[in-house]
Amino acid sequence: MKFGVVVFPGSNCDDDMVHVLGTVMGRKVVKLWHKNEDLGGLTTDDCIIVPGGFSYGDYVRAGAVARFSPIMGSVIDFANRGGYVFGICNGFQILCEAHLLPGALLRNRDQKFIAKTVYLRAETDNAPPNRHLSPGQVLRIPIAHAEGRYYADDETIFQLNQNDQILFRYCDGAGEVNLDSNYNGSVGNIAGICNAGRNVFGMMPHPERASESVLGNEDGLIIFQGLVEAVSVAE
Ligand SMILES: NC(=O)CC[C@H](N)C(=O)O
Repeated sequence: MKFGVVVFPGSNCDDDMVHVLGTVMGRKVVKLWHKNEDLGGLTTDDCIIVPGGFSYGDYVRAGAVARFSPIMGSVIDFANRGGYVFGICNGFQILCEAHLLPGALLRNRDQKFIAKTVYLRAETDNAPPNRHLSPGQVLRIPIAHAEGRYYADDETIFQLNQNDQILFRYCDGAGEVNLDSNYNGSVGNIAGICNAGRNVFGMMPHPERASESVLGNEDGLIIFQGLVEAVSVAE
């Protein structure tokens, strides 16, 4: 089992992902350059990470250009064949632009870039990143984005709720989902979702920035442990 981390011009969390999966968790990791269609020998028993950053400088809209990079055709095909794909921050934006996940990430309600550690409430345990979490469990994870306001139309939000596709919501320290904890104005405080097939995941917060004791926060590691376990079981 191995992980592939996609690298676009402007990605800036690719090395953090390689560090967490490779050095902290001892997994095999390969980088996948966006200009290649080749997935570096990954099979659908493996997992592709689309990391955070500013692919193509966020020109047009975050993720709108990266979505057309040659590698994305292969990532879409990989996901359609059931492979696990996990997009974090800019990766989540790219997966929405590629229609692997429903909805879109709009500019934050206050039109400002927000960088802070926030609280997230796990909404389900029925998805690999949430496997080691109980619904209602609260994590502290950093956010750093200007275009993180999750939006989808009412019917899509209804379906996401109905099918248990909401992975995380922004909340306060007590796990209350309210307006004060809706930092970027996302519909329903949504911070992370999965697709209907439960093999494509996206979240705006950065668990890879909270996965080592030296950082003073290992809450993110719980998310990767669930993912690693799910991928190992798929072998
Ligand atoms: N941290 C990131 O991945 C950057 C997020 C993104 N491109 C934005 O500002 O919206």
